Amino acid sequence: MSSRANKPDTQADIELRHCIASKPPKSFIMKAGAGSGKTTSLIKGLSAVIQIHGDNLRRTRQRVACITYTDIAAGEIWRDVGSDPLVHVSTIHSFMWLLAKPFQKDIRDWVSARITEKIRGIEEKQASYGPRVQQRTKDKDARDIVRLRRQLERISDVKTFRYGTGSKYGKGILGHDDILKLGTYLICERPLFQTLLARQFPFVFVDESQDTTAEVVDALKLAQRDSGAPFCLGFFGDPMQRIYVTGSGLVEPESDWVDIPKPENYRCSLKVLSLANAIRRDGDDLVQVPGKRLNKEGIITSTPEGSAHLFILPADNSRDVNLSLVRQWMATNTGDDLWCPGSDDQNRVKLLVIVHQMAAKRLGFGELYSALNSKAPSAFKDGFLDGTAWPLSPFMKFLVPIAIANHSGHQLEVMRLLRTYSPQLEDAAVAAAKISDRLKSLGKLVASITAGVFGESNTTIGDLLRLVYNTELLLLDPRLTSYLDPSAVIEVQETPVQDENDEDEQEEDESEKEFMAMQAFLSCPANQLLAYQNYIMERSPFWTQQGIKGAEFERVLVVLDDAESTHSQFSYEKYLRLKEPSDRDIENLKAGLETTIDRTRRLFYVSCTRALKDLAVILFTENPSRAEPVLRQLNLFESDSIHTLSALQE
Ligand SMILES: Nc1ncnc2c1ncn2[C@@H]1O[C@H](COP(=O)(O)OP(=O)(O)OP(=O)(O)O)[C@@H](O)[C@H]1O
Repeated sequence: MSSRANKPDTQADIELRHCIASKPPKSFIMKAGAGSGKTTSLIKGLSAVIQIHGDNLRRTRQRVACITYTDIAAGEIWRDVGSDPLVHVSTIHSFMWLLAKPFQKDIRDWVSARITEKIRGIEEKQASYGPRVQQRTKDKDARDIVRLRRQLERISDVKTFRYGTGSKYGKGILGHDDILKLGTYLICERPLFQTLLARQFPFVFVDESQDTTAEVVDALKLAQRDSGAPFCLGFFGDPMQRIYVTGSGLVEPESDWVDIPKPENYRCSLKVLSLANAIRRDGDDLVQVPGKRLNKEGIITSTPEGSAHLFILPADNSRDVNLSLVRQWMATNTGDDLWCPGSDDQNRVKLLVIVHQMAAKRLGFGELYSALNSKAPSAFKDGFLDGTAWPLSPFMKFLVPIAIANHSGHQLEVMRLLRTYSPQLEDAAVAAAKISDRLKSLGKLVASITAGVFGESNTTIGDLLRLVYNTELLLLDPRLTSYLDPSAVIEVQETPVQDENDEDEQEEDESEKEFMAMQAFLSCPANQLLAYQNYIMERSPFWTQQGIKGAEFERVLVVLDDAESTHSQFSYEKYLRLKEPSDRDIENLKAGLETTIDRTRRLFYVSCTRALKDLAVILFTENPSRAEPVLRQLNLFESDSIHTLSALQE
């Protein structure tokens, strides 16, 4: 078993084991801060289930389910429990599909109802078109209705429904969103389904519960209460680390559940932990204490002192120079030369930043940024920060990775991606064609994609998508295909690049915004995707959530820069009280809803708590001398750890 499972037991681990060993087992929540070892406890919990109930589970052909946020996390946890077949680790989508798959008749009924609901939605929209709705939006809606009606007619011909990357109802394929809707519907509306869930999986543990949707949390709670079979449900999460708007945040325990606290922090140095506690002070006031650390010989070692510095610097075109100066300063003052830039820079300092217009231009994806930010619907802006916006997702998961693999000659990885995502390599498709011809044509396709992504041809994003669509290399999201339909005339226009404050902006027709954004997106040079993906994987604070579990780094540099930012979700200046809250923030605050400030605090918390030892935060702001006293008053950073430009020039 892994090193995580072998960590010394904490009080929380002991309580968790009690819950699992109780007769019947007790459901629980474990709410704990960053670096508290939630994932470690989860793995220990899974091991405890195997140890205590393994024989019984094997006999009754039952398993324990562990739901994670990403496939990457699922893989890591699965390895951590020694790849034990009693444990089923997967994302919520795969889990829901595993349960729903045998209910083909219910799925068919649900899909028909879903298409009808979509048609009705568009019809209602058509009935209330205002004078500002443009003809092209009307045309697109009309086309969508025709397509949906056609799909509705074909439903009766579908033999079996399956789970794919994007929904294609007429072919019996359901995408991510539909799987979640279907799964929660079946749990809530079909009592038999609840019983089946509890009988197959008498233990279900949910990791990162703060980012699990409220609908899923409620459905699982309902099954736990009403299934009539013993069912132990456990949620592991931290509301302060919720970064997705759809996340449930804090999961409230039911009255007979156990609330397991876990106050330790095993990750951060003392100074970083003190900042983390200060950030939470005006959030939910959870306080962490340094956990007892043992060295290899099992002897208690002290938590490193570390450092947490704030640099308040001008938001001007000397940003890059000043960023280097901060790194030099950190190297000198922490005695750690790895703070200095070097050829292996990615391994030295973890730089976390929400990119803005100017930075995107410098990094080589300025047009892509404009397309999905300036005047774009807010779903695009938010999904741009972590690569999950629906226009981007085929590129993030398949097209860019396959181009990179092909470009670097990793043919095994090319094949793995094709097998995972392409309907062209599914059994039925392969049986219908001569395999050597199929592989040859796939090879050509992959070469064209690679040339496009690497800027070796004058390809646009639209060209790539149309290639994929016409050759059925990948199943695309229907929202995307409706822009690739040959009858959809996309005229290329200049996209306005000026910034705007979404919150204060007049309500504009969302479809029109989407249309404009898609138009600009499809005409972007395809090679900008490579630069963008690089940013997402290396510098985006969101990737720490999407990527490896418990991402942690020795040296972390967090850059706060609201300049030219087009998303209304986050504002460091508002969070740090350098800018007044908007009317919308005040309204939300009064209504007890979350504000930009709450969201920004959480993002700041997640970013800072990645640091194992030393942390530098740079705030680029218009007027550093006005900002300095405000920041000192906030008592987030220690007074002698707050610096201005003069410190760098000494
Ligand atoms: N009981 C323990 N004793 C010593 N070290 C531990 C213990 N539990 C966890 N750790 C270490 O603490 C660090 C954080 O653990 P883990 O990733 O499980 O925390 P987490 O709460 O899931 O983190 P986050 O929510 O911030 O991503 C890891 O380096 C892990 O090895």
